[in-house]
Amino acid sequence: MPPARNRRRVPNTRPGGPRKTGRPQDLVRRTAFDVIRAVETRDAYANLLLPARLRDRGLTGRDAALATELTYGTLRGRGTYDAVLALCSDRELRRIDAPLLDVLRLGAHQVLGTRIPPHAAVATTVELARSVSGPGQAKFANAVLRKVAMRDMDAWLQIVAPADADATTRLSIAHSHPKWIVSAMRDAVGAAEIGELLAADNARPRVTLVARPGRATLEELYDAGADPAPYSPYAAVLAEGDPAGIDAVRDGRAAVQDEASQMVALALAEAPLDGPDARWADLCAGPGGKAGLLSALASQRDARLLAADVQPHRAGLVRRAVDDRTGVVAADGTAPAWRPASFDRVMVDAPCTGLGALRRRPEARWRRGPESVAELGPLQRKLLATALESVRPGGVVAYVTCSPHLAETRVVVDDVLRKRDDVERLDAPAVLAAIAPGLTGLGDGPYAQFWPHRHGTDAMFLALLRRT
Ligand SMILES: C[S@@+](CC[C@H](N)C(=O)[O-])C[C@H]1O[C@@H](n2cnc3c(N)ncnc32)[C@H](O)[C@@H]1O
Repeated sequence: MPPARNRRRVPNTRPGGPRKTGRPQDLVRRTAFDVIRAVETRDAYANLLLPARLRDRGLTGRDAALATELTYGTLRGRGTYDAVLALCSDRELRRIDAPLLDVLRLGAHQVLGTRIPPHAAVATTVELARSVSGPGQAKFANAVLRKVAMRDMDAWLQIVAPADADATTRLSIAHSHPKWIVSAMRDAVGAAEIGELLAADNARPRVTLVARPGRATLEELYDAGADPAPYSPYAAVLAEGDPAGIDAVRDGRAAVQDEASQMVALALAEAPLDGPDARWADLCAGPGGKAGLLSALASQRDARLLAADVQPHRAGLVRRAVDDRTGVVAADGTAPAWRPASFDRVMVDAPCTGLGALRRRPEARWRRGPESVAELGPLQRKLLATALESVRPGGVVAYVTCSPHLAETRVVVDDVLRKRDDVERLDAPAVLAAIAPGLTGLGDGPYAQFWPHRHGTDAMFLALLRRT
């Protein structure tokens, strides 16, 4: 979002539209609150915990949709809502008990970011405050939320993110992103598009499926209700419904996979190569998105993939995504058990901040600070250096991150290549456009950068590097 834009765009049928309040509604709000608290107190992931809570509590259909909207919307919009709440509370936010502050955020989201009538949003939130913090705090919550409800989101934004504020602060509050992320994203995408990019982070991503070649067909996915996707020849978009209900997904022949994630794997497989093309490796394979696709492609070409991940349980997830011809090992990609120059194609999908996938993980933006970029840098460089050692002369390495942060993308590649004179940068946008004619907006090369607001994908980065 920004919540205000979302609010204008949402049709009347949206979950949370006018409806009676009552016990199921209380359970919906309580569930959203419990998940938000778990995210806060024990670093839970909302996208994993919420489905389990919905199941436990028997919430389905509209109630499940509303609980999801309230949970995700509150977590995403926290930056904007805190700025509004700070003006409506006579107590500093840091002096409000953490559970009560989460109740207020949930209330602010309902008032400003949904079509729930403000009086119902306030009344139900005050009830929740009473059960969480007692009657005295419920009175306080009532006073704060009544002030919140005096303006709509557009009017509040003119106050908390005024046009004459400095650009980083304004964007940070209006689009609910920490300032360090706003700055990093602007460095990567440019000032002209930063607002669109941040807004795209707040929109619900579409569910993209991959039909693993040779194992499932797009027709199967279309028959199950999916629609064609714009870029990957193996992708389909599921507008509604549960992917787990599709046979091919249940069998592991198809899977949920972002389209940019498919495209970077395809680019590694299609990058021009002289000589043998039989041995492929994925050094950071868990949980197996790209390895699943690479494994299927390798089998079609009579090549073999070795997929590694340092975490044994993630290597276990890879096993489920690949076919029997693929080797899977729990191993440190920086300390290879194979000889140098063993492979023809190598994927390094490096651990990164994940700033390219903020659409999918509503709480992620508040979890990490800028220090995480510096912390990951040495590992990213080491993994890329190992990949270049592992590929034979003439072979190709794909360096990929699900982050557009320059310090995780081109700076890493440029640093590593500065120390060697045997690596050529391939034109990644051209390789991608050869797979998906009409795919543009990836940058001028040699590196390629996908963007949520341009491509409807995660912000995935790709460098294609050939050993000479
Ligand atoms: C961005 S994720 C990879 C996603 C995966 N390629 C996919 O498409 O599903 C990065 C992975 O690198 C793994 N990793 C971190 N350090 C590693 C190392 N030293 N060697 C191998 N894998 C490592 C993490 O456990 C994590 O699973």
